[in-house]
Amino acid sequence: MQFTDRIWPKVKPLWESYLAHPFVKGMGDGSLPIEKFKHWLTQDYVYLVEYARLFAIGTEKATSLEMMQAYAKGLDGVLFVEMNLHREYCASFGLSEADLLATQPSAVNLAYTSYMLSQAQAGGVENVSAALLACSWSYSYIGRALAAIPGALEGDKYGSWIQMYAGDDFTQLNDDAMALMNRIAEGKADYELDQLEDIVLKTGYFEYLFWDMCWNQSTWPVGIPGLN
Ligand SMILES: Cc1ncc(CO)c(N)n1
Repeated sequence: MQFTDRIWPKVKPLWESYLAHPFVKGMGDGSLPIEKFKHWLTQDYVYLVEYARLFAIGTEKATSLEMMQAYAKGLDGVLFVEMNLHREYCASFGLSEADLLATQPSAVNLAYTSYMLSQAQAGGVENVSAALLACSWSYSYIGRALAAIPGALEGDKYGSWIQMYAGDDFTQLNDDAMALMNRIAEGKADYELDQLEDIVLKTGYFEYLFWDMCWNQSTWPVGIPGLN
């Protein structure tokens, strides 16, 4: 059985929980307040800088040229396809790239990227691919689910977001990430697969926390006036 089929019964309810989250629902019906979306946009930009590093780590740890090419392609996709969407949205809000890069990562954002990077550094390519899988898989799932809502793709606020994550380029990026994970996991013992599943599920839980953090527009909710 392929790794992604083995874990599917565990990730499906998790992916579905994002679709039920008010942030994601609000993008689907266009009702999401723009201030909350801006919080996602700025937090996600600095998230993607760290996420891109995973592909760079994978490129370095690759055990074949083909694998090296697959990670390098993913790195290019994040830096130049996905981040272009953010840059375009920002321009439409009058925000510059410098504004985006000046964003301080929230507690959840920093915890999430730190966890992914430490798992990727601590193991071989199997850890790298497990750590990056939930991101592309869940966004692809969300993009395609929202695209099926009548009128959502044409929405003037979030239509281009949905077009990007439901589109061919991102679908390919995710298909490649899933195929690579499956190839790497082939022939591994159950206890190793369980460890990899744990990484995918934990990053999946962080995905939920990330949507929640954006919905609440929270940064560091530690009770000090001026921080939230
Ligand atoms: C938090 C987060 N997860 C996944 C993706 C998709 O790459 C993204 N842009 N942001």
